[in-house]
Amino acid sequence: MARKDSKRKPKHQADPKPAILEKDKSKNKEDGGPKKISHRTKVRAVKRSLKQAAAKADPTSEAAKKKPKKKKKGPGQDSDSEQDLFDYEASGDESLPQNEFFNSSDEEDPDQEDEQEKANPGFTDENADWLKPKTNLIDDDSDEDLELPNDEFEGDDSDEEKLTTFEREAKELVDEEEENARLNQDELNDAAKQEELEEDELFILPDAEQIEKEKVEPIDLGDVKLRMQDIVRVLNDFKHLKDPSRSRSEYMDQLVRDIAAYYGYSEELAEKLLQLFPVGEAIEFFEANEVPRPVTLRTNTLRTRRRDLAQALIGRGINLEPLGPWSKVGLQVFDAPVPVGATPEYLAGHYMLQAASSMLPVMALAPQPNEMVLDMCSAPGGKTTYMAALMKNTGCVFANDATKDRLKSLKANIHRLGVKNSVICHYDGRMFPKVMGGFDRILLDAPCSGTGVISKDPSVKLSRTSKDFLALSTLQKELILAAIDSINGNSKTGGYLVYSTCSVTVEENEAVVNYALSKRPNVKLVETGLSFGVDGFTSFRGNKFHPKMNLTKRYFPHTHNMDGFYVAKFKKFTNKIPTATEDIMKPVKSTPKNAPKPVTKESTSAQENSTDKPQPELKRKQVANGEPKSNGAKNAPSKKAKVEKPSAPQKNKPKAKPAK
Ligand SMILES: C[S@@+](CC[C@H](N)C(=O)[O-])C[C@H]1O[C@@H](n2cnc3c(N)ncnc32)[C@H](O)[C@@H]1O
Repeated sequence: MARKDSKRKPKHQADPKPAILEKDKSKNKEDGGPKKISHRTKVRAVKRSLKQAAAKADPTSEAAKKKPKKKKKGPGQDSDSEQDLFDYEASGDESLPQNEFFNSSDEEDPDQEDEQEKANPGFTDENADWLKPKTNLIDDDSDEDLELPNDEFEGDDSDEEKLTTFEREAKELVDEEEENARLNQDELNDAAKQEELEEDELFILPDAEQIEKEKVEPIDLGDVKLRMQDIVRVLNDFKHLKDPSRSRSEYMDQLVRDIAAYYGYSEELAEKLLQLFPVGEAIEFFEANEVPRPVTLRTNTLRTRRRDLAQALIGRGINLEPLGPWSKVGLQVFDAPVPVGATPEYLAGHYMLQAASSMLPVMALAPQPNEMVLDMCSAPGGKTTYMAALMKNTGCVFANDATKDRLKSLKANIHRLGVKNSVICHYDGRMFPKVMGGFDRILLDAPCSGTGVISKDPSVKLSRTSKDFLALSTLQKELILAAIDSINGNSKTGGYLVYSTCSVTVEENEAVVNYALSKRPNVKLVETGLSFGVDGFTSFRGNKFHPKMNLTKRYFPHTHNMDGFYVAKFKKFTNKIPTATEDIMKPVKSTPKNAPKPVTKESTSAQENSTDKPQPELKRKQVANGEPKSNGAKNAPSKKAKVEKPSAPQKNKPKAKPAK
């Protein structure tokens, strides 16, 4: 600031001017001769132009934001000339009449300063600062530069031309610099893209030798994960990213091997599960199977209300919330300082620890009070007790299970939760139409491979073989036909069957439902009534299923943050099996030799399943009419039904090990 003070006097100061300045000023006016533009003036002009150009190029820049200093008119300052100059500079308004620039003020004239400088070239303490040569004029963007002395704008036309030339040159310079910067940026972008492309191109599938080597040598799982990501990326944009010498199936095969290695699955199961999803989603599914699902519980409305239960559990320090808008009874537990399976409320039967997805089949079945319902595979009773609660302990729930050991936990739960409308049975479900029929609703929560609950039971990853899947699918098909045949198609309130599994494979779900539809034309698929879920497959890997298969619903850990589940709801609309099926049966009748034995006659061999030909039936017709075989009393079990008594060892034991 010292320099400023010493260099220029503020214009508003009306100090008497030194005589020399007065004199020189008059001289200038009188002379009116051409004035040379000094070097300093030129440099300043260039600098201003650069600033203007920069401001135009980038309106957000500091230069653009900078407002010209408005100088207060001092006493005795009678001209607007300098103010006009600022306005002009700031706006760049070239239409401003040039002559206004040259209106002389009676105040100090910078030219006089120049003259003074010439007259007093001595270097004193007062002028030391400003006499020092400026070394970095262009870069110096102090505000001071806006306070231009008039002499910079005085001059004749040629000066103006020169100034214009400078400005033009300066603008060109700025434009050039901007263009260079743009080009540099473009080059950088191109280089980055190229690098990316090269990286993409760099991914090479292992060859046969490498694959063999990896079978015997330990592999770095981090590398396997990266390779999975690479393969998924390539498969998602196969056209552009593939190695032209490798086929899609080679990439898929490697992905299967990597998933199996990384997540610990058999290759067979890894492949089966991978086929269910687009590759990227499949990885999400496998990842979700590594994470436990939220702890959830179902309020037992036979004993309490959800609000009261929540309050009681919160009082024990348990952090919980309602499960979701789709459930009136579910609660999700976030953390608990006490074991949730051992609270006084639990022991008093106020709730059942139950997976969220496990509530869905019961909601789909929607059993009504006073109905007669069957839970064909019921142990340990999570769904049975929910059914009883929905029925308000009225009507009758037949809780059946073929596995004797599991009946204990079923019985315990029934007692703990205060269920009073149940009958525990121990039959092979496939026998049911012979045991009793006429149910208003049946839940077939079938034994399955458990591929939806891998996070709970990781042993599934390695234990399930293709034989298991075949055997389970066969059993499920037998059970579903038995269930259909045990329903009263004339039920006033129902006539429904819900088929569910905690598996995600197609052969245990859509294939079973499709089989049932093909074998029992007296049922049809109906809406589950569930507010969410992914539609079942209407076709899968070249197999076409019933077009209504989309009414069935799938649930996935990675999509719904619940166990993998499948729910299908049927309505049996008549007990009479339509003619089409009877027609199909005709040839069988004419060749009784081929007639299969009861129970197993509905079972299908692997070959039968694969061709999906309608199965013949004989005696089935007699028991498949769905009418109760008992005296018609709705809530009474048939004579054959054993109440809470395990039956003798099963003659027709399920071929496959039950999943749970
Ligand atoms: C998925 S679990 C049922 C779970 C039960 N619904 C629940 O919510 O607690 C399948 C059950 O089917 C039983 N099971 C297996 N084969 C059977 C058969 N042929 N007939 C009846 N039950 C069978 C198993 O013992 C097992 O308890």
